[in-house]
Amino acid sequence: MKLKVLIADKFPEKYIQELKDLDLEVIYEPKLGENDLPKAAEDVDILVVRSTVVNEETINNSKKLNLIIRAGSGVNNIAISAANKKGIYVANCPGMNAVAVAELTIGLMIALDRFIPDNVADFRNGIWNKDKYSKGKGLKGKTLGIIGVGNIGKEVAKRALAFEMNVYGKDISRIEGVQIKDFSEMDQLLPLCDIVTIHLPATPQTKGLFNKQMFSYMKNGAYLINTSRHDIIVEEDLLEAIKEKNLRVALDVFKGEPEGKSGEVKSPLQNNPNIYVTHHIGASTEQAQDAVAEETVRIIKHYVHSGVIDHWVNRAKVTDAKYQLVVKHYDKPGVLASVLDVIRQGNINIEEIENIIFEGGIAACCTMKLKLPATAEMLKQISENPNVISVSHVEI
Ligand SMILES: NC(=O)C1=CN([C@@H]2O[C@H](COP(=O)(O)OP(=O)(O)OC[C@H]3O[C@@H](n4cnc5c(N)ncnc54)[C@H](O)[C@@H]3O)[C@@H](O)[C@H]2O)C=CC1
Ligand SMILES: O=C(O)C(=O)COP(=O)(O)O
Repeated sequence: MKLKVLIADKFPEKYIQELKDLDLEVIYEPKLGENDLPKAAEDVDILVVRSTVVNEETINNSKKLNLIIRAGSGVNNIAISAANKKGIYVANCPGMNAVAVAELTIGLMIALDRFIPDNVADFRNGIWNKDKYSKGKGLKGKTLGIIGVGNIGKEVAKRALAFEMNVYGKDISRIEGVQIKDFSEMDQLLPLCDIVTIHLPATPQTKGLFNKQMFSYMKNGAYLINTSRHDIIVEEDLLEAIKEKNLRVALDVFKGEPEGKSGEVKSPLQNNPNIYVTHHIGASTEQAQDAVAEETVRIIKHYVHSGVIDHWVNRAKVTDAKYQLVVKHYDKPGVLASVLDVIRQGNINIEEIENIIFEGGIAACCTMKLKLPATAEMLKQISENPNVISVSHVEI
């Protein structure tokens, strides 16, 4: 039976055809929303989404779902904890839309500095106002703080350096691959910045990070750009900070973003002249959508042909494994079963296991990560198997 793939978001035609060519049953329903998915994904094997929400009900209701691919970067629209409980893989396409978001970020930076959207709006309303709009500060030599220097943050850094800006960054990991000054504390970094741009994932640690306190560190009149996720900013505190500090703000994401691709929108940010909002278009260039789709097809192809999940995001980062047992053995039926039987008798849980065959198919190596140590007696029993070549056991 063919594997069934549901694509529940906009996806370029060319790549849908590539999936069909893989002999998969492909259902393309780009208009499905969060509430349609529990039914629509009930008997699919692979679900592909962009920002469409895959909630707990969709996951719990699914009968065969094995892989969810976020055709994009942020996976916060997927109920990962529910997927973990059912052993459903979640993967994304890291870096594939980074340039597009970086380009929008630079665009927003210039838009803020030169009041481009207001220029256009006035012109459309028959108003000429060269005087009012001739107050750009210029970007050269200004200090930019990049919060979250991952795939997107790095692309922003490269472009800002080409603009001859001072570029500083803040990340939980060491910043590598771009030559920018790495700050560990926000209260040290934010007061220096003329412009702050946020490129963090939405996680419990980043939720509400930009609150009253963070805004208190920012310079009067600074620009703030957020193209990541709305939850990182406390919008009420932002509105206050705009009043108090005359911050100017550009957002590609905001609270209450409509689920559909078109329709009405209502937000308290709407009538604030210091705020520009774009329509969550960071990833929506032709180039980025093609790159993301190509990567999605590649992930599916690799999974179908080898069972390997690339960019698997819900693999346990740490397990309870404390010991490693490596058994080299002749690759014959029953050898591994006998080794596993010894471990079972010792009531030890194997957290991870991998068996790799040497060229020629005569010998193999099985690496097991164990929760508890194997006893000397167990190791002796395993070694005594004539088909076992060697045994090593270490604490990890
Ligand atoms: N507006 C749009 O259309 C798009 C928005 N995004 C958003 O941008 C976010 C970032 O995207 P990428 O750069 O592709 O992700 P990434 O995973 O490459 O980079 C995120 C960086 O944030 C850092 N980070 C995570 N938690 C942190 C914390 N608590 N404090 C400091 N640093 C932390 C990570 O170490 C990493 O370097 C995505 O998670 C997504 O929410 C992504 C693509 C398109
Ligand atoms: O990749 C991401 O994280 C994005 O936010 C892009 O969203 P989209 O695929 O355009 O709905």
